[in-house]
Amino acid sequence: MKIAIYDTYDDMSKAAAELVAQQLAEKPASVLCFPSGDSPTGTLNYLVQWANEGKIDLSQSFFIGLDEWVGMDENDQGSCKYYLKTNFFDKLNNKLTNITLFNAKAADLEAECERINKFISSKGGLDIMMVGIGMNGHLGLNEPGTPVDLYAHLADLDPVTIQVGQKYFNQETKLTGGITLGLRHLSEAAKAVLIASGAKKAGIIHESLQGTVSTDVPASILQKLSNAIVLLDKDAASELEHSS
Ligand SMILES: N[C@@H]1[C@@H](O)[C@H](O)[C@@H](COP(=O)(O)O)O[C@@H]1O
Repeated sequence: MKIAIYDTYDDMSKAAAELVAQQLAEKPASVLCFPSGDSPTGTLNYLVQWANEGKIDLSQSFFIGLDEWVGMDENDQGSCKYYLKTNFFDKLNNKLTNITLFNAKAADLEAECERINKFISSKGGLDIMMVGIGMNGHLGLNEPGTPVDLYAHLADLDPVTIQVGQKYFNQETKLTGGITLGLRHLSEAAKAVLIASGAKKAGIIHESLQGTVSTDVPASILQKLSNAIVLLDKDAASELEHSS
Protein backbone atom coordinates (compact mmCIF):
# COMPACT_ATOMS: atom_id res chain seq x y z
CA MET A 1 0.00 0.00 0.00
CA LYS A 2 1.27 3.44 -0.92
CA ILE A 3 -0.07 6.58 0.75
CA ALA A 4 0.15 10.06 -0.75
CA ILE A 5 -0.98 13.16 1.12
CA TYR A 6 -2.00 16.41 -0.57
CA ASP A 7 -2.59 19.88 0.81
CA THR A 8 -6.11 20.24 -0.50
CA TYR A 9 -9.08 18.26 -1.78
CA ASP A 10 -8.43 19.77 -5.20
CA ASP A 11 -4.80 18.59 -5.24
CA MET A 12 -5.91 15.10 -4.19
CA SER A 13 -8.62 15.05 -6.85
CA LYS A 14 -6.18 16.13 -9.55
CA ALA A 15 -3.71 13.41 -8.51
CA ALA A 16 -6.47 10.77 -8.70
CA ALA A 17 -7.49 12.04 -12.15
CA GLU A 18 -3.84 11.95 -13.24
CA LEU A 19 -3.64 8.27 -12.28
CA VAL A 20 -6.61 7.63 -14.56
CA ALA A 21 -5.11 9.74 -17.35
CA GLN A 22 -1.84 7.82 -17.10
CA GLN A 23 -3.72 4.52 -17.18
CA LEU A 24 -5.60 5.65 -20.31
CA ALA A 25 -2.36 6.66 -22.00
CA GLU A 26 -0.93 3.20 -21.34
CA LYS A 27 -4.10 1.26 -22.20
CA PRO A 28 -6.91 3.13 -23.99
CA ALA A 29 -9.33 0.21 -23.49
CA SER A 30 -8.95 0.26 -19.71
CA VAL A 31 -11.61 -1.07 -17.37
CA LEU A 32 -12.33 1.66 -14.86
CA CYS A 33 -14.54 1.70 -11.79
CA PHE A 34 -15.62 4.90 -10.04
CA PRO A 35 -17.48 5.35 -6.78
CA SER A 36 -20.19 7.85 -6.04
CA GLY A 37 -20.57 9.91 -2.89
CA ASP A 38 -18.98 13.28 -2.24
CA SER A 39 -15.36 12.13 -2.54
CA PRO A 40 -14.95 11.59 -6.32
CA THR A 41 -16.62 14.78 -7.57
CA GLY A 42 -13.35 16.69 -7.96
CA THR A 43 -11.66 13.79 -9.73
CA LEU A 44 -14.54 13.38 -12.16
CA ASN A 45 -14.56 17.14 -12.81
CA TYR A 46 -10.92 16.95 -13.92
CA LEU A 47 -11.60 13.94 -16.13
CA VAL A 48 -14.56 15.71 -17.75
CA GLN A 49 -12.50 18.85 -18.31
CA TRP A 50 -9.55 16.98 -19.82
CA ALA A 51 -11.79 14.80 -22.00
CA ASN A 52 -13.72 17.82 -23.30
CA GLU A 53 -10.43 19.60 -24.02
CA GLY A 54 -9.23 16.54 -25.95
CA LYS A 55 -6.37 15.88 -23.53
CA ILE A 56 -7.58 12.38 -22.66
CA ASP A 57 -9.59 9.88 -24.67
CA LEU A 58 -12.24 7.94 -22.78
CA SER A 59 -13.90 6.51 -25.86
CA GLN A 60 -12.34 3.05 -25.76
CA SER A 61 -12.59 2.50 -22.00
CA PHE A 62 -15.13 0.47 -20.06
CA PHE A 63 -16.86 2.10 -17.11
CA ILE A 64 -18.16 0.07 -14.19
CA GLY A 65 -20.20 1.40 -11.28
CA LEU A 66 -18.93 0.47 -7.82
CA ASP A 67 -22.21 0.03 -6.01
CA GLU A 68 -25.88 0.94 -5.75
CA TRP A 69 -28.65 1.17 -3.21
CA VAL A 70 -31.11 -1.69 -3.75
CA GLY A 71 -34.31 -0.51 -5.44
CA MET A 72 -32.80 2.74 -6.76
CA ASP A 73 -32.16 3.84 -10.33
CA GLU A 74 -31.23 7.05 -12.14
CA ASN A 75 -34.63 8.56 -11.30
CA ASP A 76 -33.66 8.58 -7.63
CA GLN A 77 -31.51 11.64 -7.05
CA GLY A 78 -29.52 9.95 -4.29
CA SER A 79 -28.67 6.90 -6.35
CA CYS A 80 -25.14 6.11 -7.46
CA LYS A 81 -26.40 5.97 -11.06
CA TYR A 82 -27.84 9.47 -10.82
CA TYR A 83 -24.57 10.71 -9.34
CA LEU A 84 -22.38 9.21 -12.08
CA LYS A 85 -24.78 10.37 -14.79
CA THR A 86 -24.98 13.98 -13.61
CA ASN A 87 -21.36 14.37 -12.46
CA PHE A 88 -19.65 12.47 -15.22
CA PHE A 89 -21.42 10.83 -18.16
CA ASP A 90 -23.80 13.71 -19.02
CA LYS A 91 -21.02 16.32 -18.83
CA LEU A 92 -18.86 14.67 -21.49
CA ASN A 93 -19.13 16.14 -24.99
CA ASN A 94 -18.40 12.75 -26.54
CA LYS A 95 -20.85 10.36 -24.95
CA LEU A 96 -19.55 7.07 -23.63
CA THR A 97 -20.95 3.81 -24.91
CA ASN A 98 -19.24 1.27 -22.65
CA ILE A 99 -21.02 1.88 -19.36
CA THR A 100 -21.97 -1.05 -17.13
CA LEU A 101 -23.79 -0.21 -13.91
CA PHE A 102 -25.68 -2.37 -11.44
CA ASN A 103 -29.41 -2.63 -12.09
CA ALA A 104 -30.47 -2.45 -8.46
CA LYS A 105 -34.11 -2.89 -9.49
CA ALA A 106 -33.50 -6.27 -11.14
CA ALA A 107 -35.95 -9.01 -10.11
CA ASP A 108 -33.01 -11.35 -9.52
CA LEU A 109 -30.27 -9.38 -7.81
CA GLU A 110 -28.01 -12.40 -7.39
CA ALA A 111 -28.10 -12.86 -11.16
CA GLU A 112 -27.30 -9.16 -11.50
CA CYS A 113 -24.16 -9.71 -9.39
CA GLU A 114 -23.19 -12.59 -11.68
CA ARG A 115 -23.78 -10.44 -14.77
CA ILE A 116 -21.36 -7.81 -13.46
CA ASN A 117 -18.82 -10.41 -12.31
CA LYS A 118 -18.84 -12.06 -15.72
CA PHE A 119 -18.52 -8.75 -17.51
CA ILE A 120 -15.49 -7.73 -15.45
CA SER A 121 -13.77 -11.08 -15.86
CA SER A 122 -14.53 -11.10 -19.61
CA LYS A 123 -12.55 -7.86 -19.84
CA GLY A 124 -9.62 -9.34 -17.93
CA GLY A 125 -10.40 -7.60 -14.63
CA LEU A 126 -10.38 -4.00 -13.48
CA ASP A 127 -7.47 -1.73 -14.32
CA ILE A 128 -8.43 0.94 -11.81
CA MET A 129 -10.95 0.36 -9.04
CA MET A 130 -11.46 3.68 -7.30
CA VAL A 131 -13.28 3.76 -3.98
CA GLY A 132 -14.25 6.21 -1.27
CA ILE A 133 -14.46 5.23 2.39
CA GLY A 134 -17.52 5.22 4.60
CA MET A 135 -17.48 6.44 8.18
CA ASN A 136 -17.50 2.78 9.28
CA GLY A 137 -14.60 1.88 6.98
CA HIS A 138 -16.75 0.42 4.23
CA LEU A 139 -15.50 0.39 0.65
CA GLY A 140 -18.31 0.46 -1.87
CA LEU A 141 -20.97 -1.26 0.18
CA ASN A 142 -18.60 -3.85 1.61
CA GLU A 143 -19.85 -3.40 5.12
CA PRO A 144 -18.10 -4.31 8.39
CA GLY A 145 -17.91 -8.10 8.63
CA THR A 146 -17.84 -8.71 4.86
CA PRO A 147 -15.50 -11.55 3.86
CA VAL A 148 -12.56 -10.38 1.75
CA ASP A 149 -12.97 -13.11 -0.87
CA LEU A 150 -16.32 -11.99 -2.29
CA TYR A 151 -16.86 -10.62 -5.78
CA ALA A 152 -20.08 -8.67 -6.43
CA HIS A 153 -22.69 -9.39 -3.81
CA LEU A 154 -25.72 -8.09 -1.98
CA ALA A 155 -25.14 -6.23 1.24
CA ASP A 156 -27.13 -5.81 4.41
CA LEU A 157 -26.56 -2.21 5.33
CA ASP A 158 -24.75 -1.37 8.54
CA PRO A 159 -26.62 1.11 10.80
CA VAL A 160 -23.85 3.70 10.24
CA THR A 161 -24.25 3.38 6.46
CA ILE A 162 -28.02 3.86 6.71
CA GLN A 163 -27.58 6.92 8.90
CA VAL A 164 -24.82 8.53 6.80
CA GLY A 165 -26.33 7.42 3.47
CA GLN A 166 -29.50 9.32 4.27
CA LYS A 167 -27.57 12.53 3.35
CA TYR A 168 -28.12 11.66 -0.32
CA PHE A 169 -31.92 11.21 0.08
CA ASN A 170 -34.96 12.88 1.59
CA GLN A 171 -36.09 11.69 5.00
CA GLU A 172 -38.95 9.54 3.65
CA THR A 173 -36.62 7.35 1.56
CA LYS A 174 -35.73 4.10 3.30
CA LEU A 175 -32.38 2.48 2.49
CA THR A 176 -32.99 -1.25 2.48
CA GLY A 177 -29.86 -2.85 1.08
CA GLY A 178 -26.90 -2.58 -1.22
CA ILE A 179 -25.38 -4.24 -4.27
CA THR A 180 -21.65 -3.80 -4.66
CA LEU A 181 -18.41 -4.97 -6.20
CA GLY A 182 -16.49 -7.05 -3.71
CA LEU A 183 -13.19 -6.74 -1.91
CA ARG A 184 -11.88 -9.51 -4.12
CA HIS A 185 -12.32 -7.18 -7.07
CA LEU A 186 -10.22 -4.66 -5.15
CA SER A 187 -7.42 -7.10 -4.43
CA GLU A 188 -7.39 -8.32 -8.06
CA ALA A 189 -7.56 -4.87 -9.69
CA ALA A 190 -4.35 -3.66 -11.29
CA LYS A 191 -4.70 -0.52 -9.16
CA ALA A 192 -6.93 -0.15 -6.09
CA VAL A 193 -7.25 3.58 -5.45
CA LEU A 194 -8.80 5.01 -2.28
CA ILE A 195 -9.57 8.71 -2.13
CA ALA A 196 -10.56 10.40 1.13
CA SER A 197 -10.74 13.99 2.24
CA GLY A 198 -11.83 16.11 5.17
CA ALA A 199 -11.29 15.99 8.92
CA LYS A 200 -14.37 13.83 9.48
CA LYS A 201 -12.57 10.95 7.73
CA ALA A 202 -9.37 11.31 9.82
CA GLY A 203 -10.42 8.79 12.51
CA ILE A 204 -11.52 6.03 10.16
CA ILE A 205 -8.50 6.61 7.91
CA HIS A 206 -6.18 6.15 10.89
CA GLU A 207 -8.05 3.01 12.00
CA SER A 208 -8.08 1.58 8.48
CA LEU A 209 -4.50 2.30 7.48
CA GLN A 210 -2.69 1.95 10.80
CA GLY A 211 -5.02 -0.17 12.95
CA THR A 212 -5.53 -3.93 13.08
CA VAL A 213 -6.35 -5.56 9.76
CA SER A 214 -9.81 -7.02 10.26
CA THR A 215 -13.08 -7.50 8.39
CA ASP A 216 -14.59 -5.28 11.12
CA VAL A 217 -12.95 -2.40 9.23
CA PRO A 218 -13.20 -3.36 5.54
CA ALA A 219 -10.74 -0.68 4.39
CA SER A 220 -8.01 -2.20 6.57
CA ILE A 221 -7.55 -4.79 3.78
CA LEU A 222 -5.71 -2.05 1.89
CA GLN A 223 -2.75 -2.49 4.26
CA LYS A 224 -2.20 -5.93 2.73
CA LEU A 225 -2.56 -4.92 -0.90
CA SER A 226 0.53 -4.14 -2.95
CA ASN A 227 -1.76 -2.68 -5.66
CA ALA A 228 -3.30 -0.14 -3.25
CA ILE A 229 -2.75 3.58 -3.67
CA VAL A 230 -4.31 5.82 -1.03
CA LEU A 231 -4.73 9.50 -1.86
CA LEU A 232 -5.64 11.75 1.05
CA ASP A 233 -5.94 15.42 1.70
CA LYS A 234 -4.08 16.60 4.77
CA ASP A 235 -7.24 16.81 6.88
CA ALA A 236 -8.11 13.15 6.26
CA ALA A 237 -4.47 12.26 7.01
CA SER A 238 -4.30 14.35 10.19
CA GLU A 239 -4.52 11.40 12.60
CA LEU A 240 -1.96 9.24 10.80
CA GLU A 241 1.24 8.71 12.69
CA HIS A 242 4.33 10.05 10.90
CA SER A 243 2.18 11.96 8.41
CA SER A 244 3.56 15.27 7.27
N1 LIG B 1 -21.87 3.66 -1.05
C1 LIG B 1 -21.13 4.89 -0.98
C2 LIG B 1 -19.68 4.60 -1.24
O1 LIG B 1 -19.49 4.20 -2.58
C3 LIG B 1 -18.90 5.87 -0.94
O2 LIG B 1 -17.59 5.74 -1.42
C4 LIG B 1 -18.89 6.09 0.53
C5 LIG B 1 -18.27 7.41 0.96
O3 LIG B 1 -19.09 8.49 0.62
P1 LIG B 1 -18.60 10.01 0.65
O4 LIG B 1 -17.58 10.12 -0.42
O5 LIG B 1 -19.85 10.80 0.36
O6 LIG B 1 -18.04 10.25 2.00
O7 LIG B 1 -20.15 5.89 1.11
C6 LIG B 1 -21.33 5.65 0.33
O8 LIG B 1 -22.17 4.95 1.18
